[in-house]
Amino acid sequence: MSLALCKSVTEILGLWHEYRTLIFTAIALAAVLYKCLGSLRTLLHREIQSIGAATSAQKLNGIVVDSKPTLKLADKVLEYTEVVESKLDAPRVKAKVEPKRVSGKKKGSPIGVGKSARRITKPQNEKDLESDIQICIFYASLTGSTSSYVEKFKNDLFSDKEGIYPKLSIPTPSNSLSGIVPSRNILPPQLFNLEEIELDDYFISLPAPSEGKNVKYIYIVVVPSYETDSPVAAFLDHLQETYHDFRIDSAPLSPLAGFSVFGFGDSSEWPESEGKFCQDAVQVDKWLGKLSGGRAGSRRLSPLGMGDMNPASSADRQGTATANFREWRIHLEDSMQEYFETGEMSAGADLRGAVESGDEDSDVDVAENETEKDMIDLEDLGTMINRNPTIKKSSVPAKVYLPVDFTTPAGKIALEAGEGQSPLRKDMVPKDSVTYKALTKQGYAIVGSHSGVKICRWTKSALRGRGSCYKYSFYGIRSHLCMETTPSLSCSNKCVFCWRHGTNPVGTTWRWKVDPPEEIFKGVVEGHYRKIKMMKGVPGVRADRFSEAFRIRHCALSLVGEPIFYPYINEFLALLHGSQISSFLVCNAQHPAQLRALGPVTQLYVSIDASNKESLKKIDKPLHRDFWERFQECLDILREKRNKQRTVFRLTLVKGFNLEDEVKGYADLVQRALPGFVEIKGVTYCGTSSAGEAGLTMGNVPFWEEVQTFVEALNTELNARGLDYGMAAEHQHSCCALLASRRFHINGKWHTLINYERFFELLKEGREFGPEEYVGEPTPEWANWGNGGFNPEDERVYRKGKGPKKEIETESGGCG
Ligand SMILES: Cc1cc2nc3c(=O)[nH]c(=O)nc-3n(C[C@H](O)[C@H](O)[C@H](O)COP(=O)(O)O)c2cc1C
Ligand code: SF4
Repeated sequence: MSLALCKSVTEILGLWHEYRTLIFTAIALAAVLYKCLGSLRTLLHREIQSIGAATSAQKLNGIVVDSKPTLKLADKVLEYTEVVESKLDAPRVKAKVEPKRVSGKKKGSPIGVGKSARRITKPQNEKDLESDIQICIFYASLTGSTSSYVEKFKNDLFSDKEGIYPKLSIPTPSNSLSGIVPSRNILPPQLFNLEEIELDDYFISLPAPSEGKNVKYIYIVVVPSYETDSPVAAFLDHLQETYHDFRIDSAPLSPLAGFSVFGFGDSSEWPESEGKFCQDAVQVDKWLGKLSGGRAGSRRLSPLGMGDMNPASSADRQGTATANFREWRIHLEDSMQEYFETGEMSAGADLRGAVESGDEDSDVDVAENETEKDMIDLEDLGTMINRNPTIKKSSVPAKVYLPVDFTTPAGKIALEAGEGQSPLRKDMVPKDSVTYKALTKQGYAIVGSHSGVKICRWTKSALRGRGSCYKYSFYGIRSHLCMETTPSLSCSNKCVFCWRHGTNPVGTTWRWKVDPPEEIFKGVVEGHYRKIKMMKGVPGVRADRFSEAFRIRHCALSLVGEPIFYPYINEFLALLHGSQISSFLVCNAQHPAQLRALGPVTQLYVSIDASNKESLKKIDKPLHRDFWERFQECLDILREKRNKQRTVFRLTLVKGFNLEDEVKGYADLVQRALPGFVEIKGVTYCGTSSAGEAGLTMGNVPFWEEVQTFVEALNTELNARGLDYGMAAEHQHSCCALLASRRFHINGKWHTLINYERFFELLKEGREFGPEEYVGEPTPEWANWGNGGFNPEDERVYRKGKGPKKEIETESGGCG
């Protein structure tokens, strides 16, 4: 038995040894065959998918869009045409696990898949483009108007005719279908009634997408305002509590791709001047800003929009609101498009959160913010130093003057190289120079080799509905429509109170390359708009003013430097006027030849920094040895021009330098030039080293009462001499007053405003004309002497916790 067993084992072993190679080969073959079958199956699957996709794909504006995918990628489908009142059913990161009230037809929709998801080809080398995008629209409505807007909005967003999806214009690389370029989905927008969702699920942290999906959210919140209790109040409480809850991350909404808020309200009964118009939307915008990053960089995609249901503002009640809504929507879609294309928020991201609310109420807080600091005007810096004695002078950059060339003769330098433009001429502000760095750090955009543009703090203030500069009160210039620029960054003075901090080049003659006026014009306009665009994420910026700001109406040629120094200033002015942009040109009374040759400007200023030679030398530190003669010649030229254009003296009062005992001296100068207007403002202390050297301290800044006394004294002196001037207007806010010739006192009222349209018409007529021909409406009563000069329509900002009595004073004067 055992022998037989041994025999059969030996036989089996023999068989194994004989066939083992065959067996191994068969096993290996089977394995290879199995693998091949698997690959073939995958291949076939892909082929079917691509056929399906190709048949359903539509090309809209260069974007490949899956309109009706034949192969569903998910078993759950979201109907985007209905108002979705469902919650996202995926597990959340931090949300309380509580049942939610759900109404409506819920079909379930894991984020990241949906039958209507649109596919957008992904631009290469961009970050943050791996994720899909989900737009969530939150709203509340008591009487139904908000809900009707948002429902239409949601459907429009996705529609081919009006929506943002078809508008996307990302270049479609030819290889997008081959799978080489990955794609992302823009998911159908979802609409949520704030009353019907669990707020924790969306506003303590973001909904978690379904497994394996990466989703970026855009939150759009549209709410009415109710002075009484309303669902929005509960929502606001929630946002506020979340922010203050120490257990929750202080910026739980920072993973948002972005947010934007629109409010409906009625300004007839809840006026803006009382801070009531759209008050709830303002608060929602503020808290979302904080929760999404605050100072570190909130995710605001576009400025807060406000729709006015005021029946008086339009024939039909909703006319204005609809226009407001459309305007806001355009900016929002613009920003979303930018985000979709680049995966990033626009250049404005740097500024986002610069002045997060709460902080927004205090300019001092603004100054504390590093990001905003670079954007603050030098004028502001003066004010901040003025207001805050703890800011040391040493924080101000040291002066960096370029060498002065006294030998090169002045003259009109040809633009074409070889035609007088010496190849040896250098850039006035070379890109690698200290001057360039200093100016760009201060917020200037340097255009070409010698021009600059920046937006002033008043433009920013007006964008936020907080008042324009004194030029609005005196001349009707709305600050958010105003561009501040200069075609010459160089100047021939080194004034002690100059807020340029000595960073601009100085010289007595033009010795640099000359850029053509067309290039400068194009460059400064583009630079201005770029800077306006950067304001879109700043809290409080109003959508309507933001839109308007993209049509410059006024140009203040009064930034750093001396504009009439530029050899082609007249050509540059013609370009401004040709684009219906008014010109306010300020010169320093040191270039009589250029002043004489100057063509028409809307308003021509001469800076009068002192009333006598000694004072002028001490204050302006002019480079010209014959500065006093030049100054006086300029006054004579101004007198000649007074019947051809509006001429203005700009007096800057410096206590201890040019204020006391100089009334008679100033009256002499007025008598000599007979300007149409005399603007008088208190100096702003800017703390430069040159100011320090001249012994200028904050004690030299006059109080408003001192400015008032001076204005009255000068007015009395002028009238005593038989000169027909009067006290026309004031802007206490910037410590500025206006004396005007009685040529502008018509029918018992001051008419200091300008009819800009008429000015352009007169220019077109091509004949000589006088300033009386483009006089505007009467000066508003609130701006008249003694009435303060604050536009009642603007929001008044008070220092935090100090109440209405301690109004924040901003820098005096603004430009010029
Ligand atoms: C009792 C009441 C209080 C209101 N309070 C404000 C308010 O404080 N600020 C504002 O701008 N509008 C206010 N409004 C106007 C509403 O916000 C406006 O009519 C809005 O369009 C209503 O939106 P809804 O129809 O979606 O509820 C108020 C309206 C009512 C009836
Ligand atoms: S301060 Fe000057 S630049 Fe600024 S808005 Fe007023 S006029 Fe324009």
